[in-house]
Amino acid sequence: MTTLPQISLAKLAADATRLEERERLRLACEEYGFFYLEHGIPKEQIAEAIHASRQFFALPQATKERYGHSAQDVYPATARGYSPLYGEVLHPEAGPDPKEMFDLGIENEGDQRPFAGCTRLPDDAVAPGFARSLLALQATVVNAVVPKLGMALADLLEMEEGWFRRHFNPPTVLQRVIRYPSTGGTAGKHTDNGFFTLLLQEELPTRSLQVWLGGRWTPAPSLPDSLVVNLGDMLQALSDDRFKSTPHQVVHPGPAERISLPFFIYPDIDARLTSQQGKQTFSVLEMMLRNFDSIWETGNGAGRARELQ
Ligand SMILES: O=C(O)CCC(=O)C(=O)O
Ligand SMILES: [Fe+2]
Repeated sequence: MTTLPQISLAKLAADATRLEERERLRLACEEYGFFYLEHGIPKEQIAEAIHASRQFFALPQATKERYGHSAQDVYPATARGYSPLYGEVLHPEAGPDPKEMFDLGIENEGDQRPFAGCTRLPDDAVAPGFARSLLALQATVVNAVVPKLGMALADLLEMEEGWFRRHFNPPTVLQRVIRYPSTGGTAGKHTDNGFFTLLLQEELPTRSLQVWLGGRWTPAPSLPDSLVVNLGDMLQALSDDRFKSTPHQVVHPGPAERISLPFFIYPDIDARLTSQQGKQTFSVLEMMLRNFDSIWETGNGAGRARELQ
C-alpha cells in the first residue's frame, strides 16, 4: 500500500471531470510533491523498453563504454550516453551511487543548442530494439502525457494564457534508463532540478523508491498502469514555493536487478521564466548547467541535496 495521491490523466483532460481532478492535483502538488498518475501508455511499450534495456546492460563493459560520455557530441557530454556503476553523485555524503545508466534526449540532429542534438546510441546489431523502443516510449510520453499534465499545472499556477505552449515548444527532455544491480543499488537523497519527472518502474515486490514526507520515508512502489510523478525545483520556484519539490532516494536491496525509466522534463532550453508572483526569475539553461556541474564536476549532488541531511 502507499499513501501517495493517485491522479488520472484521462480525468484531467476530460471536460466532465477536469475541475474536480485539478483540485486533487493541486492538493497533491502542495502537500506531497509526489503522486501516481494513471497514464494509459500501452503495457507492451513499457515492457519492450525494459526488456531491451536489460539486454543492453548485460553487454560486455567495453561495449557499453563505447557509448560513454566521451563518445557524445552533445553539450554537456554528461547529459547523454552510458554511465558505469559509481558514475553519479546525487548526495555528497552518500558519494557515487552503485547504479548504471544510459541517457537520451529528443534526438533532433538539426538542434545544436545545449542539452539538444543526437545521442550516440547502439544500433540494432549491438543492442536489439534498444534505441527504437526507448525512443518510441519517449514519443508517447512527450506527446500524450507531458502536455496534458503541464497545461493542468500551468492552469493551477494561473500562468497567462498560452504559457505552457510558449515555454515547452519543445520541452527539454532528459530520458534516463537506470539499472540497480541485483547485489543492491542506491540513488542518494536529492531533489530533481527540473519542472517535473515522470518515472516508470519495473513491477517488483521491493519498495526501493522512497519519498521524504513529514519527517519519514514513504515508499513509492510500482502501481499497475501508473507512473510516479515528482515535482522539481524549477516548478517549486515558479509556484513561489507553494508546490513542493520533495526529496527522495532509492535503496534497492535486490535480489533481482531493478530497471527504472525516468523522464526529466524541463522547459525549452532558451526559456527565461518568472514565477507566478514575480518573486523569482531564472534561466533554464543556467539552472541546468549549475545542476550538472554540481553532480558531475564538484560532487555536491543533485537539486537541493546539499541542504538535506
Ligand atoms: O530510480 C528511481 O526510482 C528514481 C531515480 C531518481 O530519483 C533520479 O534519478 O532522479
Ligand atoms: Fe530523482
